[in-house]
Amino acid sequence: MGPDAGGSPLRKREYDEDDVRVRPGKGSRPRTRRRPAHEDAVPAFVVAVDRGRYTCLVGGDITETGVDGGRDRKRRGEAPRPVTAMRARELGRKGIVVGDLVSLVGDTSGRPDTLARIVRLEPRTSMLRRSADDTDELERPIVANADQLVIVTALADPPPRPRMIDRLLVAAFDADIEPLLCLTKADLAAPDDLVARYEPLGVPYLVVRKGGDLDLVRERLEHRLSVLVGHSGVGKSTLVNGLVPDAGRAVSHVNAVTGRGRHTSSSAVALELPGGGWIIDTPGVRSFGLGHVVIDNVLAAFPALAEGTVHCPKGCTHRGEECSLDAWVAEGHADPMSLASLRRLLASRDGAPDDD
Ligand SMILES: Nc1nc2c(ncn2[C@@H]2O[C@H](COP(=O)(O)OP(=O)(O)OP(=O)(O)O)[C@@H](O)[C@H]2O)c(=O)[nH]1
Ligand SMILES: [Zn+2]
Repeated sequence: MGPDAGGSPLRKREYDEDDVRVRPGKGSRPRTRRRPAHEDAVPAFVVAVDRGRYTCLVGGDITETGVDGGRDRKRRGEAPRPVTAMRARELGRKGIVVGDLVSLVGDTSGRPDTLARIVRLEPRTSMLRRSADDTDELERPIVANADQLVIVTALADPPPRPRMIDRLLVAAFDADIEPLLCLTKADLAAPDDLVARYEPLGVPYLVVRKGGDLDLVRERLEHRLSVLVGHSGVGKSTLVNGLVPDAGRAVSHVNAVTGRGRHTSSSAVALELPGGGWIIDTPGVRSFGLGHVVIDNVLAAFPALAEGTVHCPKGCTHRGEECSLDAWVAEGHADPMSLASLRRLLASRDGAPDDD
């Protein structure tokens, strides 16, 4: 834990561990080619990634004023321009994902058939990751800099998959991203069971239906960078289209640049909300491996319980006999329901990653 963690049990982690370092020349050997300083590099926001091509938005926006920059820009009547870029060699093997803030050099005009170069990756505030499966510790970054994970679940048709929701919550807590349950198709079933399941965890939720009022959703999304996940058929496209009236156009624009159609797209796409803020629409998730998850990170999201783990044996899974959390709860320091819920979340890592 870093010295900046203060009194908060919520661990602030470093996400730029593999940041680009300009290596000094070996020994005293003079370097034959000096790398330009890239003082003229322009900041950009990565909105789509496809086969080595990055669609970046350039122009007085998110890169200057954060996720809420859109409003200022709109007030000034400026539109950001999409620029296609490739990564510069100096970035090394570092992955760049949707949501990343980068710096571009070269042709940043955004004119057809031009290609800029990404020379810098800004430090990230968060990274949503998954692994291929629960035994695989190799994590795949999905989206950078998100501060909210919107778990879109239909109340019926298709029926909710609580274990998948649990797993997504674990991923959110691990990444220090706030979860939001968005329960769709409220015209088909009541949300009571799901709400009862997630209330002890303090997970906020919203209930929506097609054609219904989306104001509460907008309120939760405004001025933030939210990732939307949900499996096929839950009504995520319906929701996105309701929130971003020209979503179809924005996505097809991105796909015109990357050369992919909407339904073949296997990558996430960032869309700006009319009221400020961004949503990142991800393709339907079928599985969400949690092999990379650090239990302590998940626990950190529950301060009352995290505090009680000081008496746990080293490497405690917090699920066995030796765990001190039972005593902690018995002493009244935390709510038994939240401990049971936390244990259920931790247990969701057992079994196949695509189970219900
Ligand atoms: N009854 C009901 N049907 C809905 C609601 N929202 C969406 N649907 C329907 O559910 C189906 C799936 O909706 P989509 O928005 O395409 O779902 P999706 O999650 O984007 O699914 P994919 O396109 O497969 O990724 C469509 O037939 C929608 O019309 C709702 O609130 N109530
Ligand atoms: Zn324990």
